[in-house]
Parts: sequence; C-alpha cells; structure tokens
Amino acid sequence: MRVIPLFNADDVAHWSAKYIVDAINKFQPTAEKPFVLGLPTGGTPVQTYKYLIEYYKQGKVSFKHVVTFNMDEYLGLPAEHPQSYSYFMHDNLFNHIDIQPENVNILNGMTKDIVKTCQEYEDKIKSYGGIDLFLGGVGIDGHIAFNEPGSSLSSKTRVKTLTEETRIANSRFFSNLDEVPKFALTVGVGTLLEAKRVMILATGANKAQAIKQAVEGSVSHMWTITALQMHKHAMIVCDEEACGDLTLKTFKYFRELEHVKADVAYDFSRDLTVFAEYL
Ligand SMILES: N[C@@H]1[C@@H](O)[C@H](O)[C@@H](COP(=O)(O)O)O[C@@H]1O
Repeated sequence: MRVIPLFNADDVAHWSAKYIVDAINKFQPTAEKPFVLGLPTGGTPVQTYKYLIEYYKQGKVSFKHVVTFNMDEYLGLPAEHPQSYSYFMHDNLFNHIDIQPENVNILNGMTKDIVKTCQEYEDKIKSYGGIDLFLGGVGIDGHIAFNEPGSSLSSKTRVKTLTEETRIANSRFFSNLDEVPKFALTVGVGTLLEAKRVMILATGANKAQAIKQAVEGSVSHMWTITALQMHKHAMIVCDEEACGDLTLKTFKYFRELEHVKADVAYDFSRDLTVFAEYL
C-alpha cells in the first residue's frame, strides 16, 4: 500500500486530480480503448473534481474517451433528486467536462429489479476489461463505497442497508435524518479489489481512526477499507489530520518514502515506479 501524507485537504485534492489527469493522458484513451474511471461522491472528492474541471478548461485533459462507473447510489431516489448521487456527479463534475453522456454509468436507484441491475453493472465493468483507476473516499467507520462494517470482503455490486452512523453522517446533505434513505446500491469490496488501481482520499480528523485501521490494523470486514491491504496498487492520499492517529513511526516512514519518490517517476505504460533517469 502506498500512503501519501500531505499537509491539508487542498493538497489532497490537487495531488489526486493531477494523478488522475496524468493517468488518463499516459493511457492515451481512444473510442476503442477508453480509460475506465471509478468515482465516488461525498464531501471529500468535491475539491478534486474542481481541479479536474480546471485542468479540463486549461486543455490539459479530455474526458471524451473516459468511461466512468460510480461507486454507489441511494435506493429510492430518482436521478433528478438533488441528493441523488447521479445529481451530485452531474452538478460537481460531468456538466463541466467533455465526457459523453453514454460513457457515464451510475446505478439506477429507482430500479424494480435490484439483482438484475447490480449484475448488469458488474457485467458492464467487465466488458470494458475492468476499472483502470477507482477513486474513493472513506466513511468515519472505515466503509468504502457503501460497504458497511460486516460486509463481505469479496462482495460484488448489491443492495446494502445503511448503518445509523452513516445515515447520521450523510444527513448533513438532507433537511433531516428521516429523509436519508435506509438502503443503497453499491459496488462490493471485491469489485474495488478487482480495479487495477484504487486511490482513497481522506481528509479531516474524523477520518483518523479509519486511516489508522487501514494502514496499521488487520484486514477485517468490520473496517472494509482494510481490504485494500490485499490490493497490489492501493493508495491512500490523506492530510495531516486524517493521519492523526497513525503512530509517529508509521507516519514518518510513509512521508520519507514520498520524499524519496520525489526523485522518481511513475511509468504508467509499464506500471512501475522507476528512477527518473532510467525512464
Ligand atoms: N457512500 C459514500 C462513500 O463513498 C464516502 O466515501 C463516504 C464519506 O463521505 P465524505 O467524503 O463526505 O466524508 O460517504 C458515503 O457513505
């Protein structure tokens, strides 16, 4: 696992947006070979999306041949509902870039056949050869997407019942707790583990316990983010506050690694980190 400890939330947003732009550009996507990007909602990625829009407006990246799959969607909210994740994504990203509407994939929260919708989502991801990069956030209790504590670590897209804690955390976007849906459709932990790369963003002191578990804890379905320890290319990009519960030794180790990496570069074509002089 690669942990990138940065100073503040803006650094996390800037670093992650630059990483995504570099990954897309290096991939050189075409209509036949699009770049497949997994995306989250929540407060954390909003600033990353702002930077992506800025990069797009500066002509530094195009999303024309990018296909997206969103992590999750509330069950029972139509796409036009201001709190639906579909609405969020269009408002915060898709309406401001050159992505083609047919390349946007978001689970249908109004589906009448949950099993079929979820299976079709998995099948569609597979039809593209899998997700190249899955961006994500993390819940206070360490959940990724809507994989609440106790979720199977090999789960695929399905319906989940939200915990009271998650509903309370997300009620800040609704006028009251009763309005927060009790169920959601979500990609599984297994779906995330199948992505070629996973990048999780974490900012703020309320994520410190989840980050401690993710980096220093044991793999456990009670903190689904810990499953990333099983992934070959998992990254956690976090600010100082989110690193607050890491031991000083761990924090310094990962910070030192990143300083060393400043002298090296990532070669996406070979999926290798190499010293710049050898590129
Ligand atoms: N399903 C989403 C997650 O994908 C997200 O990571 C989490 C944290 O959101 P925030 O970034 O607002 O803290 O909220 C929700 O539960």
